[in-house]
Amino acid sequence: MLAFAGLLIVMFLGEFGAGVGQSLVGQDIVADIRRDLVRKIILAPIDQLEQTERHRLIAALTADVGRISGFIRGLAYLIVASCEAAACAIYMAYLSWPMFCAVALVGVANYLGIRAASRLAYARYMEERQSVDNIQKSYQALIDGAKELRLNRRLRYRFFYDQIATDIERIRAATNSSSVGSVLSVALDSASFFIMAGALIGLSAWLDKSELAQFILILMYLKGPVGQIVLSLPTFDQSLISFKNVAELSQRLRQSEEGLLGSQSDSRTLGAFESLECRGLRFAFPVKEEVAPFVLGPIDLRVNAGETIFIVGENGSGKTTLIKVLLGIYPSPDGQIFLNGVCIDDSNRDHYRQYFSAIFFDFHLFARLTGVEETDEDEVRAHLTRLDIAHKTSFHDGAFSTLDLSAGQRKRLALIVTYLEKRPVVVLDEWAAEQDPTFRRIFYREILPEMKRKGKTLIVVSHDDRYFDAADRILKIKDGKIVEAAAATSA
Ligand SMILES: Nc1ncnc2c1ncn2[C@@H]1O[C@H](COP(=O)(O)OP(=O)(O)OP(=O)(O)O)[C@@H](O)[C@H]1O
Repeated sequence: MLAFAGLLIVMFLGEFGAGVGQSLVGQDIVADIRRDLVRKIILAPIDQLEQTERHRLIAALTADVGRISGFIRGLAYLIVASCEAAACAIYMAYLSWPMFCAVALVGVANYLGIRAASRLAYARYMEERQSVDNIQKSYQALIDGAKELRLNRRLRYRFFYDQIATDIERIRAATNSSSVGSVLSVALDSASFFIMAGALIGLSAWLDKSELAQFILILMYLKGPVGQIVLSLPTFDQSLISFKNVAELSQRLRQSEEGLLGSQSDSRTLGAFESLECRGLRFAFPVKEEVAPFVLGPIDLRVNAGETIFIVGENGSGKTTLIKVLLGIYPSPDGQIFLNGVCIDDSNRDHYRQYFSAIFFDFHLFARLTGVEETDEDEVRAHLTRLDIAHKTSFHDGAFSTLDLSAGQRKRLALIVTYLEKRPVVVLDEWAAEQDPTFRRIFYREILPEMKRKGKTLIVVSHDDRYFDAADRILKIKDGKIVEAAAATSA
């Protein structure tokens, strides 16, 4: 009785310990996978990130990590079940070698049947996973395109019935057919136990009755752990696909810029900004579907501290690409960039970036000003008033009260962020495009000159030809090359 009670306690504690342990270790592993993937995305070169479809990244971060987490949650029980099954097998072999051989024969046949059924299911899991990528893309369109869908009846109808409903149907069909494979495995497994028990009972005339009774008892006990192993096969296969997917994505984003998460200091280690120069700068987008890629450059350019430079040119001429290359966002262009005469390479590129504040055309506004070292709330309020948005949003505890503003007002908020970043070079990509005529005039006639007076170097992408005289120099871009560099008065 004492031994039984002792074993009971060991069993209880063992199971409890395994559960708690697997939860702690498992969640550590999942957190590591999440952190690693996010880290890779932060460190990945922007051009590579732009080539990786957004919906694939989101699906990996959500669906794949979720599946891996589900598998890890069941891993301890799977290991316990495997140990139980192995122990039972050893005990059966010890009890009766001939009976063990008979059971093992059926077990091997059962295993081969289950393997074949799992293989069937595996192909369907792959299809299902691909459909998850597709539906993620449709979900994005569903949310981002809500206005267009409301407006256009045909678009709405087709989007729902032809696109989203098709994606949903694909997932349903793939899941259904994969579950046929896993249900077949479970059924084969159950049947095999009864075949084993039946075969042993059939042979009972030649077997020792007490050994046979014990054997069948163990066999019935074994059904539990083996059933658990078979039931976890689909989760195992699905998480294997997810693991491969995450690994493939990690491989794609492998050329990471190491050291980007090493420090939060934005101190400018190359001295006070004096000049920026590029020689023979050239950047080409990767070839896609046999369409010739856009090539920027070669660009030779010098920007001196305190200058206001306008970059102008037709749509698609390469203005945004030029500023992304100049700012070191596309990290490995051909040619050279110098800041204060120091050549920029992999070792100092992130120090170099700390000289710039930029508002891109497709900028993202973070609600909290965590990118700014110190914020003076009074200063922010003064800027809000100056840019005529103090009645729309306020600033408390390092965050704006709301970002639900018009496009032009959001750009004014982004401008405030660049004021607060206090960096020497400010780059504005079509900032005034959403501003009303009054504010556009204020921007070119008051804000830019004010920034210049404060010593900022300004690089401004603009289509507003009536204000080109606000620049010291105008660079005209055509087909990725500077075709004209004129003083503003002659533009
Ligand atoms: N991520 C990308 N991958 C491949 N090609 C790209 C990518 N981004 C831009 N391009 C191509 O580069 C060219 C220049 O684009 P860019 O955005 O620099 O033009 P732009 O002069 O800023 O145009 P706009 O005035 O319309 O803003 C375009 O022809 C575009 O097709």
